[in-house]
Amino acid sequence: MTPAPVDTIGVVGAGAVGQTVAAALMVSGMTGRLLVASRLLDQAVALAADLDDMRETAASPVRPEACDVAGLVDCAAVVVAVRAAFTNTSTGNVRMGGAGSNAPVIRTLATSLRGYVGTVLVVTNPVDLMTRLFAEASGCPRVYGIGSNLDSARYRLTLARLLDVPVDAVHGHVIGEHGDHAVVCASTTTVNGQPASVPLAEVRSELRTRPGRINKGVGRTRSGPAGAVLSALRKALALAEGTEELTTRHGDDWCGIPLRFTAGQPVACLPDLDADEDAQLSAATIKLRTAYQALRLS
Ligand SMILES: NC(=O)c1ccc[n+]([C@@H]2O[C@H](COP(=O)([O-])OP(=O)(O)OC[C@H]3O[C@@H](n4cnc5c(N)ncnc54)[C@H](O)[C@@H]3O)[C@@H](O)[C@H]2O)c1
Repeated sequence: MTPAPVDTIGVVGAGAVGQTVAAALMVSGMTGRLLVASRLLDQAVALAADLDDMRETAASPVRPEACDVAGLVDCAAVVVAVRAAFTNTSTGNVRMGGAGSNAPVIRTLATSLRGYVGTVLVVTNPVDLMTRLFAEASGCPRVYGIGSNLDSARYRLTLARLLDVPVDAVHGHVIGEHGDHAVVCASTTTVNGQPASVPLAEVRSELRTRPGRINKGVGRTRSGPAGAVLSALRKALALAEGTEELTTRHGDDWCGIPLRFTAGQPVACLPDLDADEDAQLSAATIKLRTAYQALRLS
């Protein structure tokens, strides 16, 4: 049997997203070993047992194991998909509703993983804030947030449907906040290599309402985020080259920016923005900076 390209990948959080990421990794052929950790060791043990069943039923070569967070230090990458127990009553800025509850969990995890040199992909919302918090509290050098790449995938799907073209004909990015201040880079979007006429109101409406519809129908968004995690892992672990819109440091701020990965190394490649998009990106970064400063003082 050909060895997997990556020795070990870790997932923290055994909930909807963590389970889906783990199941996708089991069949991806990307890693030889999959470590799972969660709030309680029992949860991680249960998930590892379920994944072990999948190993047998799907003839997967991946070996799942439960561990505590300290056991993740030798992983090539760690996916952080934790969520504190809280009731989100926000109707606008929904993802921001988790900031106060999730921040202490992220701080604790980051402290436990200080000195870790692999790739960390943060999924926990509000992801732009939680990614920055994890990076600054841990000092880890390669911390990225998942969200703008999922928004960009949803944008391409939506535009393809609205313009009645194949999705792979559409190229365009969503950057800024993974949230209400997402910036649709319409001015540089192309269809079949030609500038596209983007019905922005419809696109924005779909990006705003789609996660809520998924949540309402199946409880939690999980498959889309899991796909976005796997796509980012492939680029960050040098298994594929290409661009992912990820939360990263951008000047003095952190927000979703396209990163071009070559041999696992990212280079920011912000598209040209028109005046409106530039103003929207500034508004997004100011919003995130203000919210982050408030979080740090809390
Ligand atoms: N960035 C994105 O694109 C995106 C998409 C979907 C969901 N999310 C976010 O991902 C997070 C996880 O979502 P979910 O639906 O899987 O939540 P969930 O409630 O189903 O699962 C959360 C898991 O985290 C675990 N956990 C809680 N505290 C922990 C701790 N201290 N240490 C380790 N594990 C801990 C829980 O036990 C649970 O297994 C949420 O913040 C959600 O908003 C982000």
